[in-house]
Amino acid sequence: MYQLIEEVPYEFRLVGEGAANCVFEVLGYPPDPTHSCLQGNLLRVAKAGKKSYGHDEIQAYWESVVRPLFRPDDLVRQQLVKLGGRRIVSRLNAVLENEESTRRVDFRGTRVAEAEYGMLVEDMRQRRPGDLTLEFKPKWLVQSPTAPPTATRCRNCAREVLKKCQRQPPPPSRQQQSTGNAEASQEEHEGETTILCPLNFIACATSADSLATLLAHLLPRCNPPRLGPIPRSVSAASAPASAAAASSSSLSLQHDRLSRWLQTNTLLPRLRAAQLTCSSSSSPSLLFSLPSPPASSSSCRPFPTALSPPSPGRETPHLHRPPSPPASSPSLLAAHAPPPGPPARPGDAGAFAGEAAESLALAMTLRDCTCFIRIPADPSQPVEAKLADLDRKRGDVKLSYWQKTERELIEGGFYFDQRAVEAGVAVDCWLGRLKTLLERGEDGAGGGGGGG
Ligand SMILES: O=P(O)(O)O[C@@H]1[C@@H](OP(=O)(O)O)[C@H](OP(=O)(O)O)[C@H](O)[C@H](OP(=O)(O)O)[C@H]1OP(=O)(O)O
Ligand SMILES: Nc1ncnc2c1ncn2[C@@H]1O[C@H](COP(=O)(O)OP(=O)(O)OP(=O)(O)O)[C@@H](O)[C@H]1O
Repeated sequence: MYQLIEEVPYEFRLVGEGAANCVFEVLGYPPDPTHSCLQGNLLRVAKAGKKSYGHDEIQAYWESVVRPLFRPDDLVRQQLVKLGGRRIVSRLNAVLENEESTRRVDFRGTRVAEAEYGMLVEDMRQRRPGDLTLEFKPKWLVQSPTAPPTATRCRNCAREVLKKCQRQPPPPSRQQQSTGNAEASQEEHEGETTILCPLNFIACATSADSLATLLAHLLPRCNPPRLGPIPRSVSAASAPASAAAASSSSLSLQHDRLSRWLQTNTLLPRLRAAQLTCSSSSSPSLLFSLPSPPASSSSCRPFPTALSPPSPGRETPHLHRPPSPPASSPSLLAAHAPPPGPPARPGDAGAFAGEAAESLALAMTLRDCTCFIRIPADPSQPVEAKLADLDRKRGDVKLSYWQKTERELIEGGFYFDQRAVEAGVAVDCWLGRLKTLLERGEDGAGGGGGGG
């Protein structure tokens, strides 16, 4: 295992950061084989004061639980690195201090933890000038198994509207390179209020409308930036739109390749399948078997009953009593199966342990990863698309946050249209349309229902 050495004059540059980690480029090391593993990799280190697992545990989990769910080329390569002492961490923190003014406002002041290990992660930025790169969080590619059966919004669209309700005043702008999830970043970069429904990543396999929606959201966020107008349709995406003929046609070809990738990739359907597996296990039962926090913890007013949709789903499902799934949805039926053992109780020493807890923790991991796409300027080179940030989550720490969020979504009516209308947010959720595509077996994602 490589160890960073205090005496080496590394030059660290901040590449990006999230809530839990900072990512640095490492330069300035001697060009000898001792340091060869730094080439093509970035240094990812944990932030101080977080209740996350250490990188050694995260790596062990990734190797034993996450990696078997995917093909080797689906995942950003990662390996442990020894940080080699306080001085290295101090140098990293000096970089953060220097960058303070460019950091996301809510990240300012956070520092790298004094930890034994960090990680070397495969660098997914441009390899060469002209490479098209993109990152987004796919988030929930299936409906929440505990959403009301008659929901008209997917988990992510519901959550985004809730977040907008909670943001008073509007959130600070993000650091340019730390893009977060597609819908939040798109809004913050462009001042728009449209939410990108992640179900588009599945629907676009067969729906030209869905593909056009995705491209309109993703292309403005590519590096280098797109040339010409946002394509309105799939065919328009392949037409060069700029006078800068050479670079424009190259970029146009890259846009075509991105479209093709979005339509044909197996990576996101595989992620969705893994999410479905977790959803259909007993994790939802665990999510709802523990008592609710007090109602006052909700930051949004309750959804008025008069606006609730007619049908069995009208009654707001109680968190201790999961709603009945629709008869047409076998995987949702499975999702609501009783837990294998006695329900956990708060305060139980083993309240967050066992199969259901593991399944819920994996569900959390699979819903908070990042997808990187790199489309080389050289058309003979392959498109690379990989998932990163598949970190083990502290399910015990996060359970109450997840419960609270789901409760707010359900009890606040966020799984239905009206809340978005009230919040003035444009939501083009694909929940209903994807269900139709899945029922027709046109999605290419293996059907199986439960995906909304
Ligand atoms: O709850 P969510 O859906 O907002 O997701 C959180 C993320 O927000 P975002 O993707 O921007 O919406 C959030 O990302 P940001 O802070 O927005 O960069 C974290 O990834 C957080 O996980 P953790 O606390 O670092 O373990 C994420 O929390 P978990 O959902 O994984 O608990
Ligand atoms: N392998 C990579 N290649 C290129 N850039 C990367 C890579 N890994 C991370 N980054 C950049 O660093 C940022 C933060 O990284 P990362 O997602 O690991 O942080 P995090 O704290 O785990 O995120 P989150 O808040 O989602 O938990 C990313 O958004 C991205 O811009």
